[in-house]
Amino acid sequence: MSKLSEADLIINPDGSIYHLNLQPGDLADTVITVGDPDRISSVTKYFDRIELRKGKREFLTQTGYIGSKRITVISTGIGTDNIDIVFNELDALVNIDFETRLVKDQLTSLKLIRIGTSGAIQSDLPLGTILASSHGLGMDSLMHYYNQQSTLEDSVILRHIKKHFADVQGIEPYLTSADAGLLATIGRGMVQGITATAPGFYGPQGRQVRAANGVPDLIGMLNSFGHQNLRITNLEMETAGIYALAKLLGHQAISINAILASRLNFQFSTQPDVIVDQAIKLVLERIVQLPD
Ligand SMILES: O=P(O)(O)O[C@H]1O[C@H](CO)[C@@H](O)[C@H]1O
Ligand SMILES: O=c1cc[nH]c(=O)[nH]1
Repeated sequence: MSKLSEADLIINPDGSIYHLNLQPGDLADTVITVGDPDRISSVTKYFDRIELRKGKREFLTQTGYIGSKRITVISTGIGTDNIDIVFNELDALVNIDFETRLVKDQLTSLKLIRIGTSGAIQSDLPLGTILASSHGLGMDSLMHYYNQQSTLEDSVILRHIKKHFADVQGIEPYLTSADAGLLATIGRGMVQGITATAPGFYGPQGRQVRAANGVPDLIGMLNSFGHQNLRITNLEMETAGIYALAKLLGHQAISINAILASRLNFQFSTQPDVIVDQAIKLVLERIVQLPD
């Protein structure tokens, strides 16, 4: 591949990548992503040592250690448009030589672990459930701008979903599975299901405040899908982009969802911090057990 131009790969004068403001050595191979910048310290308060704090805009980063395990925690902000920025820049930090602007011969595969919040769309998933996304179903358009190569298994599931969504105009979904190794380790014993990633919080998740919904019964359409033992369990705003870009770039990804909303019961948690803290502790316990 030829040298990446200064307009394609933007490196700041201090040698850091454009939005994340990180230099290549700043990143650990295990990266936790959180939507909310304030959630970073909720994770790193469990670290033994923090070696680095950097950031720009909503993209804040801390890298540190639990025992000898080096972990980076980074905030993505909300939405798959931000995931596009974060994941391309994380990949560039490990897989592009910033001096030569060439892709490295030896590629690094990062372990990327989202700890996020989400709303359940199945009645048997109460508030406080910690759910691992077996697949990310993109209701947004991010992956229509990339050449995604789906596995045969994912293509079959997607075909069934598209058939189920046939009556709805304007949604062209994409689907990617979680990294199997991380699903079996970080997601071990957790409720698992297909996570639908919406391009918004209100109308795109079937909420109605004042603006009228254009897709009638979006939740009903999602939660009535079934194929073999698979069902769509929850709604949030990043997982599908994370899974698809991670796979495209050769990284391993898992999304863990703290269920704060029960859409069928019209409930929202009164103690979101407690639920998120449970998810954080569980994920950290399992990260330290992962082989390097
Ligand atoms: O809590 P985070 O990780 O931001 O995740 C969820 O919460 C935000 C919406 O409130 C969206 O980003 C959604 O994906
Ligand atoms: O219902 C919810 C809760 C958290 N985050 C979302 O995107 N949706």
